[in-house]
Amino acid sequence: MTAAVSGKDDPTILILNAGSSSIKFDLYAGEEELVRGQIEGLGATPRLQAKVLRSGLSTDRPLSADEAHDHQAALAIPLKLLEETAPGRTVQAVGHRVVHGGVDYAEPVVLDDAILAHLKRFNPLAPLHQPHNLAGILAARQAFPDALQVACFDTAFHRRHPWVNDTFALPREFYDEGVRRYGFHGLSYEYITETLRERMPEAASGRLVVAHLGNGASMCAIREGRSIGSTMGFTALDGLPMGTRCGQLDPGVVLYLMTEKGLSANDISDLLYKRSGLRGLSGLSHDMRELEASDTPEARQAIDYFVFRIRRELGAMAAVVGGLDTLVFTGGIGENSTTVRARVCEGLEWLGIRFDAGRNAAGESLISTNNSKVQVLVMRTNEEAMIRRHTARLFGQAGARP
Ligand SMILES: Nc1ncnc2c1ncn2[C@@H]1O[C@H](COP(=O)(O)OP(=O)(O)O)[C@@H](O)[C@H]1O
Ligand SMILES: CC(=O)OP(=O)(O)O
Ligand SMILES: [Mg+2]
Repeated sequence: MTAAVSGKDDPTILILNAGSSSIKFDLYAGEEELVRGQIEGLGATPRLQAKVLRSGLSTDRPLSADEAHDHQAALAIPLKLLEETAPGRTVQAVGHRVVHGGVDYAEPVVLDDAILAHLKRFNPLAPLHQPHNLAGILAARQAFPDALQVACFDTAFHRRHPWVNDTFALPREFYDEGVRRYGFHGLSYEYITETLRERMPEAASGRLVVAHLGNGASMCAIREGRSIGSTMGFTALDGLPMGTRCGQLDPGVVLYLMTEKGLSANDISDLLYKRSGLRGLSGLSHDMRELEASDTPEARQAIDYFVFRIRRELGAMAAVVGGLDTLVFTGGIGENSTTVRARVCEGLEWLGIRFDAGRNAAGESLISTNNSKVQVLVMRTNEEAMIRRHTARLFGQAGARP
């Protein structure tokens, strides 16, 4: 791609967000979004959706197994699509979501070889994400060798949370070597917090719990815009059950699997990351849409467990933040499933929640009653917009590139 159109103030920025079941991508000129797209259903039935915003042209089609048999193959699709839809545009910076930043990264960074090598060490701690995030960086470097490459971390938003939420009760040397409760989905929580600060400042400064319910799912207790508690831990396995991940588990189960069942570390990793959660409980699917459409008792029980754990963690997060003023639902399930939202919120008057079933069913953004003590909101998260803001800032600091 050649012929730069934009300068330092409105750089052309590509965003890549590789999630566990999706790759989301976005092309921006300054704050203007030019192309937005995603490949969802990776590992099951992949589908490409993309839109060129100025012309309104859009694509929505299933992808063949050949085109998107894994994240690596699928990465070529947005890069090719951008060549076709935005010819002549020089990508000046690429912002990447990187799920694990360990102890060292509390802020986004401009990538170099040493940082990349460091980040690779976290692959075993986020096997469904980190290798794909790093593959995206390598692919983008090859496609846009002159562009600034920026990593934005899911863990960064939580790095200043209190020590009690940062530690496990293990001998101290483990904490010192980085065995800590990191927390994830930080870009989503940061976006929600910033959006509230702009639109509803009282909610942003009050006692806030955000439930990010997607293929990966977690909850975060936020006070004064700062994470003070999270359901996820050392890895993105802990806390709520997810599409294919188990969520909170007694570590005794892992010992049992090793000693009594003879499972290897790889077998256990495969079981806990890929065959558990909604998929494992339902025996049907990791996808909430399919479970809601099914009438098997197993599908129903999978949803029962998902809802039960969210309600349990809501109580815990409200205790961490010292009560509750605002609850936000976000992520693919939080934004779209009226059933899950209703089942989480019903019967929570003791917590100050008066749920408005009509508003919820109508897809409104406020789903509590006007006299509810706790405001319950549905908000669309936008990790890509957050990555763009960070990347544009670092690009500005680094100076405009050709
Ligand atoms: N209309 C809907 N009703 C219920 N669940 C939905 C709906 N749309 C999307 N979802 C669920 O959202 C989840 C994917 O969330 P998303 O945040 O996009 O995933 P990722 O974590 O890969 O970024 C899937 O379980 C999907 O079934
Ligand atoms: C951290 C995590 O679980 O991310 P995702 O929801 O995108 O899978
Ligand atoms: Mg996600």
